Parts: sequence; structure tokens; C-alpha cells
Amino acid sequence: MTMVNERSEAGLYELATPDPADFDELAAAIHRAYGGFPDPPEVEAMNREIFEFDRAVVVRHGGRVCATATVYSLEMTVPGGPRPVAGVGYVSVMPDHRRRGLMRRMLRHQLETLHETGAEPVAALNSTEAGIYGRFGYGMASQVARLTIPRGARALLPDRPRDPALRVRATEPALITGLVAPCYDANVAGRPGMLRRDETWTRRALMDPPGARGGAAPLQALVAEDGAGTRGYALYTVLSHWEDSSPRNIVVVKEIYAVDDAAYAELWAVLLDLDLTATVTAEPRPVDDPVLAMLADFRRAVPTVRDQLHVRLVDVDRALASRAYARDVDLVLEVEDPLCPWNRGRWRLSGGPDGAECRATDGPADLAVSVRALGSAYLGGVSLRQLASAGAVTERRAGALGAAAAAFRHDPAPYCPTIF
Ligand SMILES: CC(=O)SCCNC(=O)CCNC(=O)[C@H](O)C(C)(C)COP(=O)(O)OP(=O)(O)OC[C@H]1O[C@@H](n2cnc3c(N)ncnc32)[C@H](O)[C@@H]1OP(=O)(O)O
Repeated sequence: MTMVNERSEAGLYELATPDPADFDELAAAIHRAYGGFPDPPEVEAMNREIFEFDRAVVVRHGGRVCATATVYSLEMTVPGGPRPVAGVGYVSVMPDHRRRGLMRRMLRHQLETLHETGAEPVAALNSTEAGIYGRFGYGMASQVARLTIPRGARALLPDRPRDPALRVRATEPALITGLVAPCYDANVAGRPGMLRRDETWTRRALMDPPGARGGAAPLQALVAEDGAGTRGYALYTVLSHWEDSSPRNIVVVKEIYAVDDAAYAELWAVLLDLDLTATVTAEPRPVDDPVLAMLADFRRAVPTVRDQLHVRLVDVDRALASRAYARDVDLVLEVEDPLCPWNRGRWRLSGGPDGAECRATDGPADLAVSVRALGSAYLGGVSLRQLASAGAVTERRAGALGAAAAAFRHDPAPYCPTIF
């Protein structure tokens, strides 16, 4: 255990960087903080494998771990392409140490470290509760949909993309591990929020430990292929459900990726018409999932939407300069940031579809924005105009809001299927 920080005012809490020998204690602390549910051993082993000990912090009280937080070195697509992003996770404070400022201290330490070391200019997280992180400058930057689609051979419109050369084959997930990466990778660069998956993160996505199935069947796989090779795959499980002695099983889609629209549609067509099933559920799906446009009856899919990624600009200038913009933009932003004083002040952003630069300026402001609003708008999924309606953005020059809102938006919508 290496001490990296000061003692608290009370002299009781010590912030430190853990080392691998601390992992079991750290994991036990986080399970207790989350309510006492241990992970299956396979999941725990994976948690350890992806854990970056030199980027984590723990707080000790009387020598025992009472709070944890870590950063994963992710590569996430932003408008303009894949970029390094600090993935914040494992945030926990033990029940008997809460509401004493420990989370605040760890998150401030993370932001100061990222800033001082010139590491990732942007941090992102999945939050257990949507209301926690706004006070630290994180803004909701993407949403996800849950779909519940009734089974039916005619669930999809007849004019969906089709290719008579395509066949869908049922197989075991263990037999398709080599096919997964190319289909997944084809979907990463164009959609903000998607993460690069190396061999470890791919293995993590395909894990199916019996202790984490919640009563569902083992994962099953479908592969869409033609004579030239694989064009897509789906991973799904089935929950057994019978009503009045009739089978009403529920298909739960875990992953579905294809390199083209016809293969994607064909996989959905098979999933939506499996014998003995009544419903197909899929979560998390992008809010603009192409399957929603292929459905014959959108209303019956009952899409429900919730918050997903929360994004924080660590350094406003580096972050805004590392994405591209849908239209040419030249604006002075006056930024308010209660937690990170280095972001406060006026920044001139000039850029467009090919990139941007962002520098401190004394010029008059076109827009006044909170750092949280910039986090929300960063991936292109939340409109600056909508944020202005909510009071988080103020137009100082007529026309600036419309120009900025159009430049920051991105199509397709941001989406991150990976919980980290
Ligand atoms: C990215 C991730 O890892 S998300 C996972 C988050 N972790 C969990 O949900 C596990 C269970 N919960 C916990 O471990 C803790 O309650 C935590 C981590 C959420 C909060 O830790 P604490 O040390 O109690 O928070 P801390 O005392 O620093 O509070 C800072 C501020 O956040 C607020 N806050 C704390 N928890 C919550 C919450 N669950 N919802 C809303 N606000 C909260 C506090 O009221 C305080 O507000 P203030 O600055 O306006 O006074």
C-alpha cells in the first residue's frame, strides 16, 4: 500500500493507492457497499484482471478499506473518432462511513490527477443512481432504450433490408469467439460512446457464469453468414415462462452486431420468431436502434428510455479540441466549474467536421455554460438548446445557441453497451 495523499482534517481517513495484494479486501468492501451481493468467482476474477491498481484510490480508516474508486483506461468513440477516455468505476463508500465527504474527496482526487498528469481530457461513468454525479460536473450524455417486442413472424416490416444469400445458423457462444470482434469492431468508429474491446474486454462481454444467469438458460448464439463468411452475430438467453400450460418464454438479447443492415435485420427476424417464446426483450439498446425503424408496430415494442453515460470534461480546452463538430463553429464559451478552477473562464472554440482547437481568450462570450452542460453535450446526444431551456446554457450573442447546438449534435446517437 503506497500513501499518496494527505490525512483528512480529522486525521482519521487516509487516501492511498492500492496494490494487487489489497484486491480481496477492496472487493469485499465494494460488495458490502452495494448491499452484500458477492460476484460469482468468474466475475470476480475478471474484475481483478481489468482493475488498474495504479489508477485506483482507496480510503482507509483505522487501517481498513472504507471507500474505493478507480479509473479504467478506455478508448471511446467521440464525434470525430475513438479517443482516450477515463472510465470511472468501482465508486463505493461503506455504509458506516457515508455522507462524510469521502466520495467527494476521491472524485476530486481523480480529476486533479487527470488534470495534473495531462491524462485523458474526458471522464465518463455509468451511475447506479442518476442523481449522484451532477454536483461533480458530470452531465448525462447518452441514454439507452429497453425494448419489449411481442413475438411474431410479421414483427418486422416486409421492406426491411434483405439478402437471399444470408443464412442464420444457431451455435454455441464458445464456437464463435473468433467471429465476434470483426462484427463488433465494425460498429465502433461511427457511434459515440462505443468502446474499443481488446481480447480481455471481449472475453468479459461474452462471459456467462452460471451464478450470474438469474434462472435463465445458458447463452446461445446465432450467426448470420453467406458464402464469403460471417456478417453478424447475436447472443441471447431464454427465460422459462408458462401461462395456463402454454409456453410464453422470454428471449433476452445480450448482444447483436452486424457489418451490414441486411444481416442485422435477419438476426432480428430469427430472434423475433423463436418457437415456444412470446416476447423478446433487449437492453441496453441505442435510442435510435435501426430495429425500431424496421418494426411493423413501434408502439408494441414499448421502448423505455433511461440515462446511461455521464460525462465530465476534465480539461475544457483539451476535451473540446479532441472532438469534431457537425458544422463549422467559432464561439467563445464562458465556462462555470465549481470543482475544477482551471476550467473557469472564457474559451474560444473554432472547428468543424475535421477537428477543432480551443484556447483561453479575453473576447466577449457568445454562450455561458456550466461544465456539466458541456459534459452532457459532449458526445452529441443531448442538445445545447434543450440544456438552455433548462437554464444550464445562456445565450449572450443572438444566434450563437442555434449554431452551437447544431455543431455539437451527432447522428447516430451516442450509446455504450459496456458497463465499466
Ligand atoms: C461510477 C460508479 O461507480 S457508480 C457507483 C456508486 N456507488 C454506489 O451506488 C454504491 C452505494 N453507495 C455508496 O457507496 C455511497 O453512498 C456513495 C458512493 C454513492 C456516496 O458516498 P458518500 O461518501 O456518502 O458521498 P459524499 O459524502 O462524498 O457526498 C457528496 C455529495 O453527494 C451527495 N450524495 C451522496 N450519495 C448520494 C446519492 N446516492 N444520491 C444523491 N446524492 C448523493 C451527498 O448528499 C453530498 O451532497 P452535497 O455535496 O450536496 O452535500
